[in-house]
Amino acid sequence: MWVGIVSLFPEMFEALTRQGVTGRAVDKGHIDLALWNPRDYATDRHRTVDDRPYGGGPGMLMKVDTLRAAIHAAREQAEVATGQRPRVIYVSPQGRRLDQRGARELASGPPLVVVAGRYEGIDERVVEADIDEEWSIGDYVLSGGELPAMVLIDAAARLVPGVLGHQDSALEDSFNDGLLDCPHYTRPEDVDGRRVPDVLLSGHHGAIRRWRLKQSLGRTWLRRPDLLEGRVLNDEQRQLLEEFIEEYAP
Ligand SMILES: CN(C)c1cccc(CNc2ccc(C(N)=O)cn2)c1
Repeated sequence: MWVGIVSLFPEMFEALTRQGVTGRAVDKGHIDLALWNPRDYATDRHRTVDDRPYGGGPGMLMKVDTLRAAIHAAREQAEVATGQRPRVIYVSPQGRRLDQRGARELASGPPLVVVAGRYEGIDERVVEADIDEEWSIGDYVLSGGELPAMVLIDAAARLVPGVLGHQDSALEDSFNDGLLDCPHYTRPEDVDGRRVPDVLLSGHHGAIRRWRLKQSLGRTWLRRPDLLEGRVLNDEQRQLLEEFIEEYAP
């Protein structure tokens, strides 16, 4: 997956390029991350990258010419590197809400250029002329688009084949089949008197699979019933959920 990033704080993205799953994926070439800084396109002595809003009001906007130069450079490189026209994404509170389905769409599509806004955002004409899609990671305002950009890139990158150790873990991830995750346990068997559920020590893989599915269904029913709306459960799932409800609320 090829991702270009337009940001005034490129060093923040070392959290992706030098750490963990995404860091390894970059090293192995499963993901290409390239950074473009609008400040590199400033021609004035002070290397200005912000500008005052027409109509007054608090705060600044990103300066149009330096931002556009960086977006165009990133888009150009995406086409050179992949032969495909990239999807230019702007992360903002006004965007489409990111969820696992959206992450799958981003992971399986064309190369991405992600624009991280600072200040109060960007000129609407840049959105119209250069941005293909606006995305949001949630209904809250952050001091910049870098963290949302990293969230979006991480969510998509881990779905790229080969990025996760055992591919099935991405497929089994909660939200992958639209359910919340089941509880997990590791050594020791006893933590302050709290024990590991016997079924997980039994070695009966069928029983373990059913227990995990039951827990996922039950947790989803308890914590996020909205995720079950409009979802058709198969016979096994319906029976397991009924058992869970019976045990939970007899
Ligand atoms: C209107 N405004 C303040 C603004 C406009 C654009 C970008 C930014 C940068 N901050 C961001 C970005 C995204 C998100 C998100 N929820 O995805 C939260 N904060 C702020």
